[in-house]
Amino acid sequence: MASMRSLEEYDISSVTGFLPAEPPLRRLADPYFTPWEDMMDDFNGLLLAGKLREQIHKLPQLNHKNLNTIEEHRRAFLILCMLSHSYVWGKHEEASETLPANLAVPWTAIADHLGLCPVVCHAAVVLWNYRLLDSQGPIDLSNLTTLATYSGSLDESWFYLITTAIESAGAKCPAAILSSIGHIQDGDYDGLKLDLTTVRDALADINTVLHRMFEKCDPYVFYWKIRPYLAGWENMAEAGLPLGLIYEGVDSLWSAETDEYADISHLDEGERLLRQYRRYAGGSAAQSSLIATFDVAFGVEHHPVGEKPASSTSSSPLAMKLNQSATSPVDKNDRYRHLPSTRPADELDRSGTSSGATTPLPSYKRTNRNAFLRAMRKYMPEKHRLFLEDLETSANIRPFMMHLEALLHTGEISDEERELIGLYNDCLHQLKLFRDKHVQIVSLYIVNQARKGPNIAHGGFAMEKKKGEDTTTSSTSPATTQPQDQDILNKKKALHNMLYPQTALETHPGIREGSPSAKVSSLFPQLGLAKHVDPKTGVVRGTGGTNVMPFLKQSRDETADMKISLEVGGQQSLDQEAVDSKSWTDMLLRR
Ligand code: HEM
Repeated sequence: MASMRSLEEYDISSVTGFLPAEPPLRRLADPYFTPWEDMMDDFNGLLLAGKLREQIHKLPQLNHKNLNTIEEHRRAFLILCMLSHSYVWGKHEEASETLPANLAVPWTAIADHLGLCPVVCHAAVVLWNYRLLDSQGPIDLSNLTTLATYSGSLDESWFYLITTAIESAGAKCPAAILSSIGHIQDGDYDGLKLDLTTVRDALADINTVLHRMFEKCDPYVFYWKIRPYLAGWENMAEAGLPLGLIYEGVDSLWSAETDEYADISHLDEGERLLRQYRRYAGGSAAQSSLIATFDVAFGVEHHPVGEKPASSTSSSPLAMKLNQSATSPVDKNDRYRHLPSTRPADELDRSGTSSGATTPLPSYKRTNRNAFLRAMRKYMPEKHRLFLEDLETSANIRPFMMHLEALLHTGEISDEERELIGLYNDCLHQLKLFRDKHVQIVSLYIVNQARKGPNIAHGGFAMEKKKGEDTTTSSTSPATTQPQDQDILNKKKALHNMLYPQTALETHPGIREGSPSAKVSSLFPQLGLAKHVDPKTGVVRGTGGTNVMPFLKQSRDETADMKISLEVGGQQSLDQEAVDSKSWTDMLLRR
């Protein structure tokens, strides 16, 4: 069994967990970075006044090499997440398909340094975006405020701070989990009981914090005013980013195979343009290393959506076999089942018409077969990702519990061992309660809001501005609608799409006339950009979010399924393999 390194080596604190040991920097002190900090001082105002893009064009291209410490890199990353996403999505402006070099170049370099992707992520807005009102006080909701928000609203601050407080409530868990690995190896049941109790109680605290989301984060404000800025540029055709975002000035000819940058002199203009596009998912707490740590530690297995283990109620995972026949056809717009390549140019590589890189997915050793959850690890800081990978190899809680389960069935289990199974089940139960509440939150904050639609009346001024304008080259409309109704419908849709491009109700290929993607589309028809998109699937993809529920419910059920029944005979037939295995290390090796 591989051994884990110390928590410090994974950039995890035994006191603050995945949160930094000291609160994040409030400003970059070096005057060289004054242009960025000055812009942050006026950030919400500039966005509101419609002047942010204009001011960003005037920014000098700062050299990331002038950043020294990790804290400075994190602050700079947060600043560039704020500026870049606001630049791309604007405030009641058409989305920009291009990120200028003065943001794209330093952002990409700093992301590389932190082992992240240049896109907003949980680490930026939750782990590195808080301040303590009383510097000597606790990291909890009574003492927290944010450093930056897109909307300037208290609702957005609360949304981030709930998640920061959750990270804080779970701060002791990484240490307790590492300690439990040692206690299992040493056969120290008292130590193990303490560790599991710490984790169970922390999970209960996490759930208490999660319940408070409703207090100060309004679902309407969240869905229509906050979430749009957290959107990335993957599956965003409807928002006008069919190929993703152009990172100007960033050489994207890196090859995963050779780990080198290729010579681009032989490429024509179109291919060079295509190579600058990148697609990244947006910010999501699915990128929380803390929640992923619980899954890995307790051996919760996540499967592709719709693919259920043969016996989903069995407490014996050894009995679980994948039921491939349960899989329905993959909807190409469903982010939970279909992940597009990060670099659209890779799609040409696969079709054999071009040479170059393919986008590597991090490799995972054991539990996580769900592509979306795996992909989320690309958006975690590198050292936290490494922690999860090492834990996947070292975690022995689940195999040990399966060993106890085998003893239970042969009648050789002690009371103390029963108690350990009970504590393990309690931890899983709390994690399942977390996912129960989370499903409710998503239903209220996303699914309901998407169904109801925006309160367009408040956007009336924008209707004036865009009257008669068609912002796209094509659109789909139900054939049965009368011409005058269709006109009203089209106006409402155009307005909606313009105000909230990331939540566009209308499905279309998103290629604007004269845009870079129009050029690429004509040069590379094999990319299939101009194809008609099924309106039914378009509405519910990504940000629209009805397809999110099966994914989240499955994730919750997969958590509950891991509980071990203490009732002998009260479960489905135990896998013979489990009974035969008296040694839990055997189970660990064969897991
Ligand atoms: C208003 C509050 C929230 C909303 C609307 C929300 C929404 C979502 C959505 C839509 C997903 C699916 C993945 C995606 O599309 O990004 C997701 C996944 C996830 N969210 Fe949240 N979320 C909220 C709060 C939180 C909080 C506070 C946490 C705590 C860390 C959290 C943890 C997770 C995790 C771990 C996943 C991955 C799925 C799983 O492990 O079961 N979410 N969330």
